[in-house]
Amino acid sequence: MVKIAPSLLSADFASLAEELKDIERGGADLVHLDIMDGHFVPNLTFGAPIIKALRPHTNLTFDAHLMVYHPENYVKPLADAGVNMVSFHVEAAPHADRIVHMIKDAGMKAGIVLNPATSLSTVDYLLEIVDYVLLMSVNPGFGGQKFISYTMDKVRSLRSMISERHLNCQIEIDGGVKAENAGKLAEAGADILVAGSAVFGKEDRKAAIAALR
Ligand SMILES: O=C(CO)[C@H](O)[C@H](O)COP(=O)(O)O
Ligand SMILES: [Fe+2]
Repeated sequence: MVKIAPSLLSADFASLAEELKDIERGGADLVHLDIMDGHFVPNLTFGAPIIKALRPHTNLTFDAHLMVYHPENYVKPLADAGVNMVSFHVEAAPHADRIVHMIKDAGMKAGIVLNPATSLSTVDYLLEIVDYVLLMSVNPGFGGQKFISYTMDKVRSLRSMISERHLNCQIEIDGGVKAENAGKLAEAGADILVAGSAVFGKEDRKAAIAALR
């Protein structure tokens, strides 16, 4: 069963608790939280204090996507804020193995993220230890961008790598996911579909989530 993870990046930042309740009622499986530091990506969003304040307002799984340098500094604050899954960019982390273990030791699921043009070979060894790989299908930093078409093949290739080695690693895809490409992405092997503008950009979030599903 493919999971739908609306990204809070496209929500109304003045009403985040209400927006969370709306997607929970609408049938979302997780909520995707884009944490940007204004350095790794040219944009700035929110961090652990805001996430902690939102935690009592929903039972949804909190899926944090770190677009930051020094992701290791964010692990404990995010665990304390009630985050369930944390992923960080391989491009931002020379000591990725250590950070994966830090995340797991803090009681969360650990994921590694690849920019669209980053080769799958960079996570070859990490596949043995991560719970999921997040493939970016847009260049990170902003919502509402167009899906980069070659990442469809990347999902397929990663699915083969995982199956051949009988690993238990999920694939999450993020950026430009719409009802029009969701089916193809699931067929290619994605387990979790992140969708920001395709959910929060619509008046009726329940219908938007149903269309993706
Ligand atoms: O990580 C992200 C951007 O860096 C977001 O999760 C992603 O862009 C979601 O937005 P949309 O579905 O509108 O493309
Ligand atoms: Fe994201």
